[in-house]
Amino acid sequence: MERILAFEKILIVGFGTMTGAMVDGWLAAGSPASQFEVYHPRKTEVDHGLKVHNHFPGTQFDAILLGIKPYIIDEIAADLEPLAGPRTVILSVLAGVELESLARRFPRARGVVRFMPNLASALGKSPNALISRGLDAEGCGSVTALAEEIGTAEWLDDESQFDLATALAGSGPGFVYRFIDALAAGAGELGLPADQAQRLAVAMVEGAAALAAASPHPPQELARRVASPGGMTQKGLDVLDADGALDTLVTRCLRAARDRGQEMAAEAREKH
Ligand SMILES: NC(=O)C1=CN([C@@H]2O[C@H](COP(=O)(O)OP(=O)(O)OC[C@H]3O[C@@H](n4cnc5c(N)ncnc54)[C@H](O)[C@@H]3O)[C@@H](O)[C@H]2O)C=CC1
Ligand SMILES: O=C(O)[C@@H]1CCC=N1
Repeated sequence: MERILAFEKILIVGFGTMTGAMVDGWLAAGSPASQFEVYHPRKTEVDHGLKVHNHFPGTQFDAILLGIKPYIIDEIAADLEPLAGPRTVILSVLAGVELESLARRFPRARGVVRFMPNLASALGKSPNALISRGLDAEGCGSVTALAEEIGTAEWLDDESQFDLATALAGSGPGFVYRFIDALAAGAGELGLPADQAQRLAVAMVEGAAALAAASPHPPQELARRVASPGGMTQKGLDVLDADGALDTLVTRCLRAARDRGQEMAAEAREKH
């Protein structure tokens, strides 16, 4: 059966680490490479042999996916605007660039969407935070379908929560990788060979996350099941829990990331 595409033609402006992972995921889910074209002022070739434009093309696209660094949005916005007419949805993965900032730069677009994925898009396992302005129900349905091809779609009700959702789900892999590193480094320091400690730590987190995702029990209950009374795990948990050490640290980490998003939002607001 022919595959129905959520958006038939998507122009990617800023084809880098993040949007590259999204395209890996979409292609793995069965989207044709011809669905995606890339604008870059200098590059002539990109991964998967996607068509590259060195100038903004004259044709209209169903969606434009913005994947540049947030601080260069105004290097491209004015020249890109003529492509963002009433049939084109703006999808932005830019951290800390609000709907208002997008709508002001692309006022004629069919709608603007903040689409916050993470690098697990490549494996179809990205939790995607979404929020839109001005987009009709059919358009929102298409965005949901696009998100679900690379993971899950989580529409937020209130944009004031978006930076926090970004800290949790977009930045989150970075925090988890630090935790894996800390586990491996700690085990290395206590006596395991470094490479073996890293292999064990990565495989353990992969299995533990898969189990948490598949289990009907919440993580707290799963932790309880691992910790035999009077056993080893409880001794370790006692260290993490003493004075709320882990909770305090993680809340501070999320707050710092969220607050940076708010600063970036103010920068994008002021520029335009
Ligand atoms: N890396 C991540 O895990 C995540 C990143 N994001 C967002 O993704 C965006 C991009 O981040 P990364 O992919 O990490 O950065 P990146 O540096 O890998 O990608 C940016 C791309 O933009 C291209 N570029 C630069 N100037 C350009 C121009 N004038 N026109 C077209 N393309 C241009 C660069 O060649 C590069 O390939 C950021 O806005 C970030 O907030 C969002 C969620 C997660
Ligand atoms: O670090 C950043 O600003 C982006 C947002 C989420 C992941 N990377």
